[in-house]
Amino acid sequence: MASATGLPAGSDAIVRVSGLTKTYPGDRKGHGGVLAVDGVDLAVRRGELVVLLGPSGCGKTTLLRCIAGLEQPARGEIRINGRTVYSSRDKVFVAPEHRHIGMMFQSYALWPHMTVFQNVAYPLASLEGMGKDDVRARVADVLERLGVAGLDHRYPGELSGGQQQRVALARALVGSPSVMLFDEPLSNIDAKVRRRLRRELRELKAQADFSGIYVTHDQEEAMELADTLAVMESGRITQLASGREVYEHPASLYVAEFVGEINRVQGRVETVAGNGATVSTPLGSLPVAGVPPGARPGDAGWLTIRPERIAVVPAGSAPPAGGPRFSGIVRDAIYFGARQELRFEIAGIAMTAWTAGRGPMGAPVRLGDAIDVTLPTDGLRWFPA
Ligand SMILES: Nc1ncnc2c1ncn2[C@@H]1O[C@H](COP(=O)(O)OP(=O)(O)OP(=O)(O)O)[C@@H](O)[C@H]1O
Repeated sequence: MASATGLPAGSDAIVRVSGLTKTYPGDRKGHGGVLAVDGVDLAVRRGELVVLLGPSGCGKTTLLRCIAGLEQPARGEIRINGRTVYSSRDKVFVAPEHRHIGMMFQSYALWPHMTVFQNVAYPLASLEGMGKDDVRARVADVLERLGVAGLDHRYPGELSGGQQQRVALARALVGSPSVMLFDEPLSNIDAKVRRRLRRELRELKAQADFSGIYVTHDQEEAMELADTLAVMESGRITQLASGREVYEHPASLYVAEFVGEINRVQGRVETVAGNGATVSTPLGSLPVAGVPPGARPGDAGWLTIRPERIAVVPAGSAPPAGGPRFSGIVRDAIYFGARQELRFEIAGIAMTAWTAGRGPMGAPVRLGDAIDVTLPTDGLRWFPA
């Protein structure tokens, strides 16, 4: 939740951010100032990649730039590898080049007038006591690891988009930084290359064992790379947990809607027992497996279910048990190969289900087909409005 770093104080964190706040000034009259990061606490363990995920404008880049030392926060503290690099209380601000971090930012493109070798060797210039042969060996090693060996003498303009990204990653990794910071590093390349680079990055992380923070608004990318997901909303971290936990137990309606897709129906809590409840909805009174702590009878909110949790069979077949059943009508069916998206109505309410491309609904579905729908109780959640 908002104030939890996920780690007890004093435990082994390579990055620890406490109470970090960053505001951007407004116009000359002081109007329109923006609270971009709002009292964030975050800890990154050694070997952990934390992915900051959230919609445009929620403060991901600003938080990352504060950790990098590219922005001056208003308040709080940042420690990297046990050293305080920013503290508002103690008036500490360590310059970016002395934070021992590797950065791969969209805005930090390769220098076009330098060769691949010169670009990648550049961060080593600030490391003391490195001879020319050492530099050459380090650069060759990292280029080899990233599959771009042999391109040393080319200029960035002579590389493909994917090769440029690999070289940028090589430049970020060459100094063996204790922490890597990534800001949407793969967003400018085509989807296929992006998927490949993502997989490579995951493998590289396992080998090189770096720790870091990765900013994206791409959910799939977040799920693939994150050891821990930090979902951001309006300058705050609203949930910090594994991708599975965030998907299966979202902390709020905002998180449920942002990570994955949901169907939602308005509903008012009738009774609460433990984590479960009954909720009155236009579909009738439904049993629900998950309600947030503190929910009370009479509370208004939303009943939600993920599309893949809805069980759909042709009308007249035996519908699966496990929850209330409804008769529905297919309004659209889109075949994606591995899965099929069915848009249907039950009791006049539009919903979407994902069924396997093959299976009970694998045969071609026609608009207007009658279906039987089960909403499994353990897939139903209620969130306050
Ligand atoms: N230099 C700036 N001056 C004023 N406001 C800024 C500046 N940079 C960012 N902001 C504002 O701060 C808020 C957070 O912006 P930030 O770029 O951190 O969001 P983000 O989550 O990274 O978004 P995106 O995914 O679009 O990059 C936004 O409201 C943005 O308009």
